[in-house]
Amino acid sequence: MIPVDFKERMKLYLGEKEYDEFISSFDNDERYNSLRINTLKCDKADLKSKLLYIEKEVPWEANGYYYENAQPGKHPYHEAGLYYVQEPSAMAPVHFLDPRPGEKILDLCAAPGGKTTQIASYMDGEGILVTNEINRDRAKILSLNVERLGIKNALVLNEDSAHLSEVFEGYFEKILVDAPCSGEGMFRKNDNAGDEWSLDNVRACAVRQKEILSNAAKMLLPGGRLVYSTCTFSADENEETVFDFLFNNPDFHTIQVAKVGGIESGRVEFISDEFFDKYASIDKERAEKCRGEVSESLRLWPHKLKGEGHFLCVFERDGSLSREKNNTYVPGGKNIPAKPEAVRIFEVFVKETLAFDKKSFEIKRGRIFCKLSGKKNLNGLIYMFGDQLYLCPEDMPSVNGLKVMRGGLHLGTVKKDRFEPSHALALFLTADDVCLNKDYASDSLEIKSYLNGQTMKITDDIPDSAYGQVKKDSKGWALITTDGYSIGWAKAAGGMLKNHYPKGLRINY
Ligand SMILES: C[S@@+](CC[C@H](N)C(=O)[O-])C[C@H]1O[C@@H](n2cnc3c(N)ncnc32)[C@H](O)[C@@H]1O
Repeated sequence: MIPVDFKERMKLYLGEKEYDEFISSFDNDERYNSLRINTLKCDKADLKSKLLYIEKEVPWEANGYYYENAQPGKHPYHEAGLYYVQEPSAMAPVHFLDPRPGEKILDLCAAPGGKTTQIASYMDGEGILVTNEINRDRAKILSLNVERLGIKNALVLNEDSAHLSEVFEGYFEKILVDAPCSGEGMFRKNDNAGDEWSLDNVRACAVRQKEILSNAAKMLLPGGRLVYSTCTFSADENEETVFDFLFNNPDFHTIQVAKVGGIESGRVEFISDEFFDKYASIDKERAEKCRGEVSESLRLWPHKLKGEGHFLCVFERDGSLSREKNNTYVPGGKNIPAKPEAVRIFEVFVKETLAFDKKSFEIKRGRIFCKLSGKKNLNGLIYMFGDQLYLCPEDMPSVNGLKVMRGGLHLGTVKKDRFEPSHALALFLTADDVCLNKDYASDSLEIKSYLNGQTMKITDDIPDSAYGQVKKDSKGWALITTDGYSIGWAKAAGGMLKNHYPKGLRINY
């Protein structure tokens, strides 16, 4: 049910004519499904040729595609992390954040991880992505999505923004605040989304958004970019929040960006007189200036483009980015390398299991330099958390004192004198990066059995492919792939593949 108060407010905002267009978009049956191809795990053209159901590109996301009559979430490619099913307008904020390899980026309100995984694909494994979620259960989902999509350079945290702003003051070049909001943009997609809506909640969200934004501002470097977004329509949480932020942070300004695919300007006229007068009574000139800048914010309307609706604003902090300073400063210090015994056990695993450039390989004082035979590398610092080994960029902030869900690429577990690789490592690697590999076609019964946790027999009648290398007498860790894309581990011995697909992820097809 769409709340009556919501409808009345929207009529006041939009006027009769546009309101009719807006509200009719709630009645029509057209719902927009889209997915985003994960370029960390596959070649876009190659995967596109296999996803016969995908249609037009999402105008503001080069890797986003609309689809109909398909259930991509229920296909082995989903478990292999080849794409993320994401609502089309939700892909817009990252387009305007413009993430690049090598940057230090914060995604402050990140679960379940649509935008984090989008940012990561543009960073291409280079730089540091701190991704945070305040709610622990949701942070776990975020962490699983980071794992599924084969991301190696993310520090996944479960913190509140106030604590983060103390630790990471002036550290990031880019920050995304995809704020918790009243979710009016979900009303079309989900019939029950309106049940918890109230005007009081809209106002409470606006208060929380201002607090989160103010904490985010402290963490941005001068010259850095901050994108604020919501999936709601109320001006309280959008234009007025942007206005308040500009008024209270005079060292920030909005920037003009190209409006693609039917994206429109924010609606300055939605700012109520009562709201404006409160600020004008403090400083009229500044209030006028802020109101002018709000027009640079952006709206995605469900009656104007193919998406459920979003709001966003791109801010910059005055000044210019000083990369040198940023490169040397590591909040909380650096992580401590793992003990030599643990590193040695991992080294044995690498040499037995992975395919890499032996000439340039080096592992010394907890640092590894390992150019894999595919396009990726395992370069960085190896550190230990309990009995778990992780690989992180050399300058990833220390995990000490933070509630960490995942600190870089989880390599696996050190068990006495042997190493057990993690699921995250399997999803990061490609078939080219390992000595032993078994491929199952994505439409085969075998891949279903594997994802269901069953032990696999190595027989000649298992459909083989160019990637299949496991033989009856093979021994050791084998990367399981589906149509050539990594999906998990198995251990070969005695003509069998012992299943190491994680118990919690197993699927009963
Ligand atoms: C709109 S959702 C984020 C969606 C996510 N960016 C994505 O693309 O998948 C907002 C998230 O902010 C979280 N949140 C709520 N209060 C927060 C706070 N004070 N600090 C950080 N995150 C918060 C919510 O739990 C929720 O998961």
